[in-house]
Parts: sequence; structure tokens; C-alpha cells
Amino acid sequence: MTSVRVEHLYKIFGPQPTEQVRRLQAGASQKEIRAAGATAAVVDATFEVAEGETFVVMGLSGSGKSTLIRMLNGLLTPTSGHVYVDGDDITGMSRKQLRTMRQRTMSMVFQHFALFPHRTVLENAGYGLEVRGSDRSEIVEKAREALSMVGLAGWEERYPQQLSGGMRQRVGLARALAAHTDVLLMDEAFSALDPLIKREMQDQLVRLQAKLGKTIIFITHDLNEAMRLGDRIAMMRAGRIVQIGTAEQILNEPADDYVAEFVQDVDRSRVLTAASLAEPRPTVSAQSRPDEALTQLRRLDTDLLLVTDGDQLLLGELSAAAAEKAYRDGSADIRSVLTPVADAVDGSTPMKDLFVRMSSRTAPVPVIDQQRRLLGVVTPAAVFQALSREAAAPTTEEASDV
Ligand SMILES: Nc1ncnc2c1ncn2[C@@H]1O[C@H](COP(=O)(O)OP(=O)(O)OP(=O)(O)O)[C@@H](O)[C@H]1O
Repeated sequence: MTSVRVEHLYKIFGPQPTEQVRRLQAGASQKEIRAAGATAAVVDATFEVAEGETFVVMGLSGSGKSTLIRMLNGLLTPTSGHVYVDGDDITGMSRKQLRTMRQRTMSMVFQHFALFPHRTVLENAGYGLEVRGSDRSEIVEKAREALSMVGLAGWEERYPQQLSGGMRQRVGLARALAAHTDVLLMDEAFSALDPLIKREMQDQLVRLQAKLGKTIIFITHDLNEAMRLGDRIAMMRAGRIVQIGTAEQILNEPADDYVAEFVQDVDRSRVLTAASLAEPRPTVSAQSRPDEALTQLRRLDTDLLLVTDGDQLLLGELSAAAAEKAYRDGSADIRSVLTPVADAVDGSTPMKDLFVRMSSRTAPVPVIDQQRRLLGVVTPAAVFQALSREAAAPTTEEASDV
């Protein structure tokens, strides 16, 4: 798999670009650069995208997102700085090397699909493989496989104009997937779609990504989309990256007023997760003797305790009756009397989904991470409270009326 690293990257359009970089480094403002007739589209961008990560670059129109992504695959040459793909500096590569790198390592999905109208869906999906020189049977096999992954099996012989906008974008995605590159660059890939289809595509991408584990760099100006898709989000403003963080960090600790203003409209219930609502709870160790466990149950005045091993792995639940049985049986520890926890929730579960699960419950639910380590418990009351806080929060328009 492949990671992407960017170091002090600049792109200046207009006269004397290198001189403008030097001036920016010496503290010149965007305004001063503009006065010299140049545009500083990307200014000192530094970040690393890990293998298998979905990294979203987010910013308003003109903030430099497209320029940045085009430097990542060598479609644009940086004025200064470096882009490393899998450790190789692509800024020194020839056009031919860059073309090979794009074909083998990085696929791009565009906003306006970029499909060929006179090619069938299958031929469009196989295009990347065709330019790479793959043989016909491999092209057909991989294109079919990718089309089926995006839900377009059966549409292979149609033409783009016979498809809806959402389906065309699925073909664009299938073309990128068929090329089997480790990195996917997606430039406003879902922005032209209507909201419902856009949501469907986002969900599909999240599902596919869970299976494929690609390194995805996704550009958007839609913060809800950024929050839904990104493991991390880079916020861009006037060419600079002003903050990089998880959705929760961006939301809860905005780096400046610009980010704070941006996030005030976001649908927090999509972003707040079970992990952020988890409250600590006392547990009992699976190695405890039955009498120790009984003492702990009595001390905490409860009939039920969660049981973990030394690494906080959630192993099960222990009831008072089960602890008494283990005590009577003379068991060395409580392991033989544990009952499995059927309904633990994953820490990444968004609050809205949690609300649906919790609405029929009164008891707290354990929250676990991907390794099944216990993060705490979430109570129905905490979910309802968090949701009602959301409902009470004013929208930007309401706030600016006050
Ligand atoms: N080829 C070019 N020549 C001159 N200026 C350019 C060129 N390409 C982009 N720019 C300028 O660079 C800045 C960043 O543009 P860019 O397209 O990267 O922003 P963006 O965030 O992707 O915006 P959008 O979402 O509207 O595409 C803008 O001021 C733009 O006008």
C-alpha cells in the first residue's frame, strides 16, 4: 500500500513564481502577491496521508484544493516543495515517469465524470487499464468486477448518456477501482450529484473503503461530506492549510475563527460518535476470584459488572447470581460464569444511528473500539441530551439575526 507525503508545497500562478515564494516565506501577504500580478494558489502545504487513510481536503471555492490535488499526481508542477508517493519524490520525475506513476499508483475521479460518450460503460470502466496496455481479457475481467462493486452489474453495454448522473459517477469510480491503484484522488467527485444520490455515493464509498482500504484523498467544499468521509480533514483557506484533524477535533477545537465559523452549521449529530459520549464505568477483571468479584458488586451496589482482561478487552458480563455460583462451585476465577455482551456498539457509531438503537433501551450499552477494547458505556439519557442540545443550537442565520 502507498502513503503520500507533502512538504512545504507552493504553487504560484503568474509572473516570477519563485520570487513570490521567497516573498511569502519572508512574510508577504496574499494581497501583496496579488498586487504583483500573481496568485498564490497553494502556500506552504505540509501533511502526510497514511496508507489506507481517507484524507479530506476541505475549503471554499478558490482556496487551492484543486491546485493541491493536481500537484499530488504531477498534473501540475509545484513552484516549490516536494510530494513523496511511497517515499519517492515525484517532483523530480519526468513526464513519462509521472504518467506511469498515475497509471499504476494513483487514479483520479473527477467531478464531471470525464466519461467518453462513444464508449460503453464497460469500455469506460476499463479505460485506465487500456492505456496501461493490459490485455483485453484482463481489461474486461477487472472492469466487470469494478462495475459490480459499484452496483452497475448488468449495465456494461450501455452508453453514458443512457445513465443517470449518479450512475455516471459510479462508472467514474469503477474506472478508478478497475485500475487497482493504491491511491484514489477524488476531486469534488460527488459535488455535481443531487443530495440523495450524493448521500448514497458517500455511503457506498465508506462501505467500499472498509473492504478495500485504499489511500483516499478527497476534495470537497461540503463540510458535512468531509465529516462523513474523512478519517482526517485538512481545512484550507486562501492557499494555506489552517488545520488538520479528525472531524471531532475540527468541530470541538477549531484552530481559528475561520474554522469555527465554518463548523457552526455542521450537522453535529452525524459527527458526534458513541466514543465521544462514552462515560467510564467500573469493571471487574476476569482474573478476579469469585469472592473478590462479589465484594466489588456489593461495594458498587450493582447486580451486573462488565468484565475485561488486563488490556481492557471486553470479555463479557458478570451478574451477582453468576458470581455467587462461581463462589459456591469453588472456581478459581470468574471466567467460567461470564455471559457474552450481545449489544456493544462500536465507538465510531454516529449519534443518529445510536439514537435509533437506544430508543428501545433503558440500560447503558458498552462502547468498544475496533480491537474490542472497552471505551466506556453510553446511556440513553446521554444520547437524548446530546441530541436535544443539537436541536436547540441556533443556525447561522438565526444566530446572525440576534
Ligand atoms: N491556471 C491558473 N492560472 C491562474 N490562476 C489559477 C489557475 N488555476 C487556479 N488559479 C487560481 O488559484 C486559486 C486556487 O484555485 P483552485 O482551483 O485550486 O481552488 P479550489 O479550492 O479548487 O476552488 P474550486 O472549488 O472553485 O475549484 C484561485 O484563486 C484560482 O483563481
